[in-house]
Amino acid sequence: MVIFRSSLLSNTKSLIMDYRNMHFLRKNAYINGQWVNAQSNAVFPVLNPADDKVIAEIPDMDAADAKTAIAAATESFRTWKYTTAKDRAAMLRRWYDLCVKNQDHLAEIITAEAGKPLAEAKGEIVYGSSFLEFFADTARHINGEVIPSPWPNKQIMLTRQPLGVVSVITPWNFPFAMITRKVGALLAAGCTCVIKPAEDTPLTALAAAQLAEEAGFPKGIINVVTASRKNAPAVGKVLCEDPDVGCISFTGSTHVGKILYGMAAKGVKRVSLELGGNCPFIVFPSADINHAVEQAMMAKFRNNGQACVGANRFLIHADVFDAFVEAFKNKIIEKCIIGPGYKAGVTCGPLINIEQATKVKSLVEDARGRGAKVVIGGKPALEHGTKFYESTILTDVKPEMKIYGEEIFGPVAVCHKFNTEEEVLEIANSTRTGLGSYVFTKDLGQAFRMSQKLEFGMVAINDGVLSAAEPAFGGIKESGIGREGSKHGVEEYTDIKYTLFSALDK
Ligand SMILES: NC(=O)c1ccc[n+]([C@@H]2O[C@H](COP(=O)([O-])OP(=O)(O)OC[C@H]3O[C@@H](n4cnc5c(N)ncnc54)[C@H](O)[C@@H]3O)[C@@H](O)[C@H]2O)c1
Ligand SMILES: O=CCCC(=O)O
Repeated sequence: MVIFRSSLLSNTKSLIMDYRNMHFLRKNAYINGQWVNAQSNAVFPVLNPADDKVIAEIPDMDAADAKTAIAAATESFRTWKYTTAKDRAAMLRRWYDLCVKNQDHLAEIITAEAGKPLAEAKGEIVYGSSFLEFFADTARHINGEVIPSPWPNKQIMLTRQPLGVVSVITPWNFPFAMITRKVGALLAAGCTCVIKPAEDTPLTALAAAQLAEEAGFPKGIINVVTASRKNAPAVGKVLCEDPDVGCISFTGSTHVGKILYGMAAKGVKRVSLELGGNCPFIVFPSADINHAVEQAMMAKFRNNGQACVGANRFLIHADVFDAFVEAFKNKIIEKCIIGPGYKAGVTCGPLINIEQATKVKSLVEDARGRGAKVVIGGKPALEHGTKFYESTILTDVKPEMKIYGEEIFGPVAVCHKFNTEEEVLEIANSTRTGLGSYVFTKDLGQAFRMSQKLEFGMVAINDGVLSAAEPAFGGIKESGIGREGSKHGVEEYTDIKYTLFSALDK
């Protein structure tokens, strides 16, 4: 029997629970308000990355199912776009309330399929739900403009129109928040959607859809098409190329983002792309080193290093390098407890799948083989299972090592030394990605210069966490197009319509 220790949320008792009793464990896809199988009846397994046990088998949908879902979203858009902002806001608010109320159940599903520790999974529900709350408020402020006209007896009006059906394609690392950040915004704007969640974590998306149904969203407004990695390209092609789709909103790797962008271009469709990062974490000598280390733990080990805004390159001034690395190592010894996410006290779960575990292992092996020094960790934690990896610090990393330029997406902190502000800017900016960046300094002038000169969509000064519903989240260069969160996150799903009222004196 597949087991799941649900009670460890409270860390007090150890009830053992069958996956079949997990709340909101839906095993069907969700199209036009119906819980359905694939038209082909194909299924694929969803595994717990901690132990490879099958949590559920769910529909392995293909292009035909994707078309059906788009048709449902298109039909529902006809009426949804005319609902009042007040009504949309109320529904979003109800969805938010239900997610918060059921956060423990939703967190169990995240831990089961994504592997992250229960406390962190719960944190994701709080974070992800905050987008629903924020966009419930924002829905009522999607204002237009009346602009002074250059002509007598004419009036210029700009209004915001919803884009229509949005294809939402999301990753596994934040299986709830990456959906609510998009879907909250697009629903507020008056759009409808077809969600294709990551094949590793579809159960969270289905649970969220069930709560949306309970919140009162009419059929067809939110649809969830589940598919294995094998079927993802076929489903993705329909979601990007169907003429009824108005926008493709994707979060995931830069590699896949470019493929989808190419397909979207054929139909001149709007895109919102939140792609990979290679975030620098810069520490100047004036920084409070203990504070920088505390924040480094968040920036590196959140979701065990599997975050797009995870610190990927630690750039530490030579004057404080040894002190920083020593304190970082000690903090890792104190805080990084490896194990399955449901176990009390665990802070670092498994990596999501064997591909990710193999990638991290080979990046570290390559670096070690070429002379990098392991300060702590440096190998798989096989005593816990095949996808666990030790929390690691590497120094003496050189540009010829693969790990130097790649997004690691795992619990490996690579620490480099620098000497001047100019040098660190050069190193930090020498990448084709530009998502998040972190700077630690007490020199206000330096903080401003770094904010201005770092070629990244987001700069955190003296902090290791950037994410919230209120700011505009997103990257430049190959890290993406568009912003999520904030009022700009809603504007992504609207077009500006210009209406000219003429002959007003007639
Ligand atoms: N910028 C951000 O906000 C952000 C947030 C989270 C993750 N990410 C990035 O995501 C990556 C990790 O996530 P991942 O491994 O799930 O990414 P991925 O690109 O492999 O997969 C993302 C989604 O795309 C789907 N997909 C894959 N190939 C497809 C195709 N040909 N057509 C249509 N869909 C396809 C997958 O099934 C999944 O749903 C990292 O690079 C990370 O930085 C970025
Ligand atoms: O993985 C990247 C997104 C995580 C976040 O929203 O902070």
